[in-house]
Amino acid sequence: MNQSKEQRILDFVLQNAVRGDPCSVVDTIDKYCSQKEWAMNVGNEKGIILDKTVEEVNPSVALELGTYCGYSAVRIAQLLKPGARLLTVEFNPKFAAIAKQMIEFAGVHDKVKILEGPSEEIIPQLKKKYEVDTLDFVFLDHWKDRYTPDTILIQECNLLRKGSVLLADNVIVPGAPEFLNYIRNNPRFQCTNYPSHLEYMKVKDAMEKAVFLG
Ligand SMILES: Nc1ncc2ncn(CCCCCNC(=O)c3cc(-c4ccc(F)cc4)cc(O)c3O)c2n1
Ligand SMILES: [Mg+2]
Repeated sequence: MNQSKEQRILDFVLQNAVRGDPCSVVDTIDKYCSQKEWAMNVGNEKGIILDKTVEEVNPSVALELGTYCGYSAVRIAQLLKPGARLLTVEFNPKFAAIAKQMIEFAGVHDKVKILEGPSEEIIPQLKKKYEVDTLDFVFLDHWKDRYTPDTILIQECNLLRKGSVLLADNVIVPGAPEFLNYIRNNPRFQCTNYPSHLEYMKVKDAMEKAVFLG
């Protein structure tokens, strides 16, 4: 049966990256997706913005919505301090299986837990089932029309604390106009826009950071 693009990306990593070296996994995915097949990883330009935000926050508990092949999960996990953890949500079982292998190959599996299912189901389970008190960092990279309802749901589930940081990918392309409107007009968030480019393309994109003020 013919392979999926995501399986081809994983195979390229397994054959060309260094096992246990997260940087080599990230660089190898970027090499494949810039030279052979475009894929919706956050990429290196926006990835640097992600890295800087994670380093600034230095989260003990981080949540990612939209795992895909695990590219940003590997980027985030390699920056986490000992004992810190990343929970990453993916509802497509095929993508979750690819990401699991990608994360294990990179050697960051002891810091990452993949939660399979839709964000709207998983978020309300975080406190009781996944023993989360509050989230220090949230990376939104899933359905763009879920950014707003899930940000509201995260607040309703009392998962944010003063200083929690949300970082949203793709606020220009594909775009999340409703989210930008919601978050920038919400007095409980302090927002910053980071202009960048769509992964592996010259197209303009941006990330939006929102700090919860409590
Ligand atoms: N509710 C829920 N819960 C959990 C979930 N897990 C996965 N999903 C579904 C997420 C489906 C993928 C989301 N990501 C994107 O759509 C995306 C697209 C582009 C892009 C595409 C074509 C272009 F021409 C230009 C840009 C670029 C990006 O960087 C993107 O991140 C979930 N949903
Ligand atoms: Mg994205």
